[in-house]
Amino acid sequence: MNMRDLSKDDDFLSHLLVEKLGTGNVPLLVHKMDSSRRLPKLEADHLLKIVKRLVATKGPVSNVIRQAVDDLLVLGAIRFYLKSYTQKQINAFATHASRYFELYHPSGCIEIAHTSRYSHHTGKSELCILATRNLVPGAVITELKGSMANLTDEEDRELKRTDLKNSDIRRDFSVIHSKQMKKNHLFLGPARFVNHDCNNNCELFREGKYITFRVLRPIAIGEEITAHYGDGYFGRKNRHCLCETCEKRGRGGYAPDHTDEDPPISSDSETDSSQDSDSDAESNAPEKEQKPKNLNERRTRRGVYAVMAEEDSEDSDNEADDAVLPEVPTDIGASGEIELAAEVDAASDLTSLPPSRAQSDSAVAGPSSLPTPGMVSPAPSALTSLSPAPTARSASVDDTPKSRFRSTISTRGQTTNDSVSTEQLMTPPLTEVSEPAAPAPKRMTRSVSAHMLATKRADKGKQKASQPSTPVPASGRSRKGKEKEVDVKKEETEPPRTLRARPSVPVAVEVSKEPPPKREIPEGPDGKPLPTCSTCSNVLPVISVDDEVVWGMEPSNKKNKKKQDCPRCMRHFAIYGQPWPCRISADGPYLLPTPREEATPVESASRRVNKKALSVLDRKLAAAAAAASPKKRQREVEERPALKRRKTEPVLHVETTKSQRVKSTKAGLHSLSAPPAKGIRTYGKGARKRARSPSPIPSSSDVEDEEEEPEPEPPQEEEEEESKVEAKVQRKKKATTPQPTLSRAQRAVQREKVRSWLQKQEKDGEDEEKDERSSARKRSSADIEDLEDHPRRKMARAKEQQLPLQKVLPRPMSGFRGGQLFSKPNPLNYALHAWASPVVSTPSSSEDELAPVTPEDELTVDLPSDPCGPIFPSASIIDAFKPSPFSFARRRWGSASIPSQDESKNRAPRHSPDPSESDKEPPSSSLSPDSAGEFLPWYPNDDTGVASSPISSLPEVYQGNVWFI
Ligand SMILES: C[S@@+](CC[C@H](N)C(=O)[O-])C[C@H]1O[C@@H](n2cnc3c(N)ncnc32)[C@H](O)[C@@H]1O
Repeated sequence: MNMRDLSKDDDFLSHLLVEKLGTGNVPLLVHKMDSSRRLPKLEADHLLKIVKRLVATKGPVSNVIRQAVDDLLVLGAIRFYLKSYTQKQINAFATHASRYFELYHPSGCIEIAHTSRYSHHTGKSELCILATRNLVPGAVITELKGSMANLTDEEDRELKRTDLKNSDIRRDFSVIHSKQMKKNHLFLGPARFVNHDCNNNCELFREGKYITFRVLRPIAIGEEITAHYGDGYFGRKNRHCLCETCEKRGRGGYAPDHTDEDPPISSDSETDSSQDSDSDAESNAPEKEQKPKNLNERRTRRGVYAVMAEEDSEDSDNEADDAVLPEVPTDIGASGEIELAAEVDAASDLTSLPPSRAQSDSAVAGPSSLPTPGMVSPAPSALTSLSPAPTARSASVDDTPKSRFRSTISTRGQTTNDSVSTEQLMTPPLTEVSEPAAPAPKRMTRSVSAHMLATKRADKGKQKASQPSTPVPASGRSRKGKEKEVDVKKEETEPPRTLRARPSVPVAVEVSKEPPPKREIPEGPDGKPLPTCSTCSNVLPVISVDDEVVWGMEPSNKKNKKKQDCPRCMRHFAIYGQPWPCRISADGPYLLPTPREEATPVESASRRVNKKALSVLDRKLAAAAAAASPKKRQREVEERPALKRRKTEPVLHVETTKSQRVKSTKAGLHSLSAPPAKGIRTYGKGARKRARSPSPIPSSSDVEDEEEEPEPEPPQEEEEEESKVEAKVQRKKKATTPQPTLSRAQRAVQREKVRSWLQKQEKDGEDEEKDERSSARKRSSADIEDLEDHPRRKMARAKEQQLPLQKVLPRPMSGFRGGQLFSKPNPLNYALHAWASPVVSTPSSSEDELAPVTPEDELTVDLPSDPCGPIFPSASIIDAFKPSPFSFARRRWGSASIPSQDESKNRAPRHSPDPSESDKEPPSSSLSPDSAGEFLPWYPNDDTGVASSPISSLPEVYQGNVWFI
């Protein structure tokens, strides 16, 4: 994959799958590679639905993620984006999208959140990765992945330049250096949100084809995941580093003599060139000159993010060139190049083991074993014995003073609900001794970052309030202290552990039901309590963009003391429907929304809607219509139990085919059980006979009954009918009891009866189907009349009359309404809804309506000629211009195929919201067919991520169906 594509894709995907998800009006701003790039206009609701579906779907993670990617790919904006892409590029895009989706899977253990740690330096909140479970050393955070792209020398130089005001490329990125290739690679995706800490708790790690992260020491829920970028990333000896460790130690950006501006960046860069092997004078010179502050630019990067081991770089070369899988297989040293040699050698012991084996007996398995509250974090000794020297440097040697440290910076990860994490770390079920959670220390009352930001604003005359601009932690945190406690506990109580294999995904966390111990309310500098999040109890953060506070500084309204959640908890709840950090419901594995309501077009297309199903729907409609008569309703109330039975049982009839019935007959009459029910008018003659019967085949006695009963039954004898039905139910019950063995002659007689019964049934069924079709049609038109007074429908009708003159698109829907179609099974209703307020494609449409040109705009659709296909097989592109409800419904259920390229070319794009884009990317190349003119599925071709997509499960984007516009 090339750098341009990766940065473009990452800007696009991070906008959709990070910024737009569940944040409401609180921005979760991702720093873009190119902030001037146009971002897709897409309703956040669509994305949230996809993610919620991902959360709710059971099954192998890879399938769930693939489904989510497929769902994403059918969205119009995405298709527009991909229209000029080759298949290879689409694959890379889909793979990159899967990285982001993985973050949201309920089995995951991390999330993206805000951090204000660097706000005073960069003027805005940044992002970080937080643990949502307790993590143990050796665990591999498999869902924290990145995609890599080769950097050409020129691109590399460009990336280092800081004088490019409106350049395509900015300096915020992660770069991994390959020692062997002497080249840097751009590293984007969720992994790039991992911040640096001089005492990092994770390291970059190679697992198979991935670069991901391995936990170096116990990480508590809410704690930030950090890596080590190298010793010269933030200036010489990381003098500008703003990590928590530096804060604790009074180093880096927190050194007493530290100045933000001095020494000049160039001097750092010179010395730092040892870190960034490809640093050169070209990159340093412009840095010197850099004066105008560009907030889209990081002012902290000096080197590369990590250095790739030599032995792996060859692989990386190959794969980095491979657009399908941009990841570079490598063991990455967690620190800079200088330390790398030792680090890689030493690490080899560790990395040669699969992650699950990297655990000693005393260490619980990787992410899988994380985090159940019952687990005790392994002792550092275990970690030390596994970790190589340099890793151990960062992992286990905490040379900070033993006293509890309280961060003055309110990185959210550092402001975890300590009580929860402590509790979970400290209360293994297997232990005998259960120490109470350490009381939370009183928090800091003022944040340095808040102070600095506030000062900045004051300078600009914008300072609004004395409230700290950055929230302070709800409780202090001492990782060291915590570790110590855990270790002691482990020594005392930990039972012998058995080694277990590490499943690919972490197990679910049981959330402690005990309420966390009461904590002290943090106070501001003025001694007043600070506002805290009602879910996680952390101090509400202050989120700033471009030196402006955009959230968290609302004047505290004493009267209106309603509970307030922090943005993280709000976002979490929006996605999972659970309070942070739970991702799954306490009642069951996942929250399952009504599948029908949540169904996407992909799913609906795969659902079989055939003649039979529609006739069932028609029958249900008939039933509903009949039930609407007052007399019926009265009866319904009186005879509720009977109706209840009727409601469920007839379905069996639908499922049974003639051949099945015959088979059953052959299987032996002794298995014949209940008679076909009669007398249920609402289901029609044939249906009535079968409705009560779990088996369509009547028992011998039923057949006799059948003959005795007059056929058809007069409608006025309804009451009689009902009592007959009751009697039949009784008989059915009897029939299910074993029948006495019959003689051969008796069986022959019965067979004959059954045969004639079947024939009769068939005939009845056909008649009935005809009748019902015509009556359903009548009903449907009656329905329309009934709805006439509905304003929306009125409008729809009015518009429909003009339709031949204009091209009309279906009304954008916030989700698939197939569920309604199923539960209120009237295709007309559905179609009416969809066409209710059609978007007329005139130039006066709003920007959102000016939908991007989606591939199907250039499509003509082949008409399937298979007469045995779906009931509405002949979907035609003309439907799009003649939007009759039936056409739409037909189109909805039909399948469309890919147009020939010639046809595509002949069609002019409908809209072009971005003229430059359309200039550059002619629509004719949309969807990048392969040489054979077919469309290939995207193949992430990785083993832990998303499996290859079979051609049958192609997302609709490849098939040209149009459900979201
Ligand atoms: C790879 S990105 C990490 C994610 C980043 N926070 C974001 O929001 O995109 C690296 C950038 O994060 C910030 N950063 C991470 N760790 C830092 C540290 N220890 N000190 C100062 N800035 C840091 C710097 O702005 C740096 O350029």
